[in-house]
Amino acid sequence: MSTQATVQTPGQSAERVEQQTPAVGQPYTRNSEASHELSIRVRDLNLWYGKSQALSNISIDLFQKNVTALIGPSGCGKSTFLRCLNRMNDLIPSVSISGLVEMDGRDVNAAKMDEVALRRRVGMVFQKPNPFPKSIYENIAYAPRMHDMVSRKADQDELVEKALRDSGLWNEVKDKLQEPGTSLSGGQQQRLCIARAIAVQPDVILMDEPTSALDPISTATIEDLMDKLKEQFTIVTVTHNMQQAARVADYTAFFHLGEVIEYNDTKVMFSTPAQKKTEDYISGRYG
Ligand SMILES: Nc1ncnc2c1ncn2[C@@H]1O[C@H](COP(=O)(O)OP(=O)(O)OP(=O)(O)O)[C@@H](O)[C@H]1O
Repeated sequence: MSTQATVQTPGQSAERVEQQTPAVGQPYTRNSEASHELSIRVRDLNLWYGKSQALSNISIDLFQKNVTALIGPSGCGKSTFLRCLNRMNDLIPSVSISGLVEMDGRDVNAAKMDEVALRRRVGMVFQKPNPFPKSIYENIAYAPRMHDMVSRKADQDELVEKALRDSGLWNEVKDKLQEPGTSLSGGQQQRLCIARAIAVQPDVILMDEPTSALDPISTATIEDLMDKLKEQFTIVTVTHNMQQAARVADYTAFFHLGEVIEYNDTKVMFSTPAQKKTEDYISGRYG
């Protein structure tokens, strides 16, 4: 068997992807007319928690200014993979990693990579909204100040307003910026966390089941927001909700037992999945 990485790269349209759908184990080739630029390049990525392997030989390209959804049954490695993109797994002592995660041509796991700078460029929003125990204003202003992005109060005010406007929260909070972030509703808190993530002007926002703790209306608001934010940011999101993946994601990667089984244009994956395992999963035969 070949030891070369199988690079999975989705096409751009149903017709093209159908034509290009390769045999199992063969790489997807990218539509040459595609306008999307590469954001993150992953090659032969393996991850172990102690002796237990959680990710196996993952080689995919993630594209700028798109939403990519990671789907798959519980425990298949979606969150682990997401955390590889900004080195959050470094915080877990038992973790060892091999392979390459490259952003703009730079190896994110290189010893000289500044993790703080990396996490500024690759922000993260978690399942449960986790505002700082500070005011709404400070939740946004803190990180840009720490990164020396703003010093003058007027610039800080402007940045806070922009982040809150871009996260669709400004009108709801503009008269109570000094109130605690935790005084907001769950859906508002999650938008505050998104505002906090975008305030440092990242390139990529990682979202780990960002709506699973929210009611349907707040979920719809966040999904609309993701659609707007992808004009400015690359979004990679984990979701258990297949309808959500179908609604928000341009591309979807289906994980199973630590491997990427299929990575495709979302519409293609949900209409004509290339792999039987994908079909079984999205049709609810297991999960
Ligand atoms: N901190 C950890 N230490 C040891 N094993 C872990 C740790 N985190 C995850 N794992 C294991 O790695 C595998 C992948 O877990 P991961 O959380 O990435 O899956 P997931 O697809 O995101 O699951 P879910 O959808 O349930 O959140 C699982 O077997 C899990 O038990």
